[in-house]
Order: sequence, then C-alpha cells, then structure tokens
Amino acid sequence: MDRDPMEAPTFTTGALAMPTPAPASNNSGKKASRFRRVCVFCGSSAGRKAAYQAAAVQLGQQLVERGIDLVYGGGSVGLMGLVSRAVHGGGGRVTGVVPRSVLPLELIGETPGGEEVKAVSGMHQRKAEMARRADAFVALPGGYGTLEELLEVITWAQLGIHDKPVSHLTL
Ligand SMILES: C/C(=C\CNc1ncnc2c1ncn2[C@@H]1O[C@H](COP(=O)(O)O)[C@@H](O)[C@H]1O)CO
Repeated sequence: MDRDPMEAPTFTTGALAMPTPAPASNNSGKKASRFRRVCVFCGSSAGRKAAYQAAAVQLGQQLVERGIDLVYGGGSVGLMGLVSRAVHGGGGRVTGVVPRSVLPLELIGETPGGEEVKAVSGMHQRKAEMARRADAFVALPGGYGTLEELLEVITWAQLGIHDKPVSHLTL
C-alpha cells in the first residue's frame, strides 16, 4: 500500500542508528552518536511530495537530537534550505560548502543565518570538502545533482578512498 505522502517518515537507517539498543546521553542530554558530522545530499528544489519536505525537516531534527553537526551544499533553497534551517533552528552547527559560481543560484532569499559558509572554487572541490569534513553521508530525495553527489561518494567508498557509511532515504 502506498504511504500517505503527508505522513512524516521514520528514520531507521543503519548509518544513523545507534549501535546499542540503549543509547547513552552526551553532556547536553542528547542521544550520543558515533558520528560528529554528517553530510546530507538533497534537492535544490522542494520536490513534488510533501513527504520529501517532511523528511528533510525530520532528518535535521534527528541530527540535532543526536548532537550531530550538518555539512551540506550550502543552499538556502529547496530541501537543502529545509534541512539546514531545521538543524540551525534546533541549535545544531551547520557548515555549507558552496562553489562561488553557484552562490547566487542556491544562496538566495532568506539565507540560513548563523551557519558557516565555505566558498570553494568548483563542484569537485565542494564534494571533496564535504567528504573530508563528514563522518557519514545521507542522501534525501533530489535531482541529478543529488544523484551525482551520492554516486560519487559510493564509488569513492568502492575504490577505498574513504570508508565512511553512505545511506539514502527512499520515500
Ligand atoms: C562532474 C562535475 C559536476 C557534475 N554535476 C554536479 N556535481 C555535483 N553537484 C552537483 C552537480 N550538479 C548539481 N549539483 C549540486 O547538487 C545539489 C542538488 O542538486 P539537485 O539537482 O537539485 O539534486 C545542488 O547543490 C547542486 O549544486 C564537476 O565535478
């Protein structure tokens, strides 16, 4: 049976799940995680289903809940803006990595104030910088850009360039 598109999904991905059934708490009372910073790949548009937007917000909230910082492509638009605002709004730390050429396209309107924005010279530098800073990767729904980013880190894992967990959420 199809999932109700308005229903927020539950996150049970291996990458973010705790290794033990009874997670310890960190100093702030949040559930502890073995990941300090997670890279989220997602659409620069909001997508057709309300569930995509709900998932972006819920993932951001889950990161904050677990005390995990966010690194992402730095956009204020689409699902990228939703996840970053959810993390920042919840008190989490956000780092956006944006190619200078993409800044005017993806950082527009109300920018996610307070986040660290690292401007880089190109798309490849962005992916390398996000991968360097992250302990794990999660992909949400998106377009070709998201697909390209996800496949790149999968192939880097296959080649042994990194050994960080990669997961994607299908809705
Ligand atoms: C091979 C190179 C570039 C190939 N294209 C992209 N590579 C990486 N990131 C990209 C590319 N095109 C768009 N993006 C970014 O993905 C994000 C999500 O986009 P979506 O299409 O809405 O899913 C967004 O931030 C895009 O800038 C050169 O290395």
